[in-house]
Amino acid sequence: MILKFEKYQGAGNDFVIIDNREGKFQPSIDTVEMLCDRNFGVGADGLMLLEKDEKNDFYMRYFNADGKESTMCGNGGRCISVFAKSLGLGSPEKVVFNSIDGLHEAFFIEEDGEIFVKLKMIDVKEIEEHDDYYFINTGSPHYVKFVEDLEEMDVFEEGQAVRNDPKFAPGGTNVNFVEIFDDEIFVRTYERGVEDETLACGTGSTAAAIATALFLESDQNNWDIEVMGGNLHVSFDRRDDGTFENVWLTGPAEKVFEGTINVD
Ligand SMILES: N[C@@H](CCC[C@H](N)C(=O)O)C(=O)O
Repeated sequence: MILKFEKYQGAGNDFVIIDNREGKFQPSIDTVEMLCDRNFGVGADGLMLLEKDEKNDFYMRYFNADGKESTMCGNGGRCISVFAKSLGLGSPEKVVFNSIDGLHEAFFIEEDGEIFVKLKMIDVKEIEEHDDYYFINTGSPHYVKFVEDLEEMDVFEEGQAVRNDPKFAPGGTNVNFVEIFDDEIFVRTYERGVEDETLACGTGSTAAAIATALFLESDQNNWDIEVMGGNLHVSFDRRDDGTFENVWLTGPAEKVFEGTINVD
């Protein structure tokens, strides 16, 4: 089968996206793995299928580069929103889509010819505070640890050890290391399912911003975040019961190229 695809990136987190509104493409693990392979395929951190949703503009299905369908991807959600806009879905200002963790709204902001997407994330209610790390579900599970000298850290080595720690089995976890600089943070993420450090992680940066507010016992609810592939922004409101609502992830999202590829 000849498959049409588009390739997008959001702060360097990159994705293959396919319009699957007709539901004809039901990929095997091997096919997803091949499409995401940087040598034998298109190359990406993940694959997304834009599918039909009865009540909303579309449904987002997300697969990691290891071929397995997974939980929410924040940067993927921002990228697929721009792809949906290019298909004429939603309104010029926004799209509303459903995904594994529920409904999301995405607003488009144009600045100097660049598109930024402000994506509403789920309310964050699952927050564990441990002695030296936080474990937070922002649509995907995230371990967050505060460190110094993050630039010099071996994120692959240390992230892989935490990701495979039996205490996070069987699902495993994404692993974020965070360094605080005054009112902004620097985040590096080892992603489960990619099994490597990625240049950015949206759900991870969201977890990192929330963990930072908790760690510093700060009222700051707007965080600029530096990641390896650029910059993201996270804002939220804190409820009295310690959970978080109105959680928004903002950052760039752009189409890089399109093409066709032969798949089984
Ligand atoms: N890159 C993502 C997270 C993708 C999902 C993750 N690898 C998992 O399986 O939990 C993001 O931007 O949120």
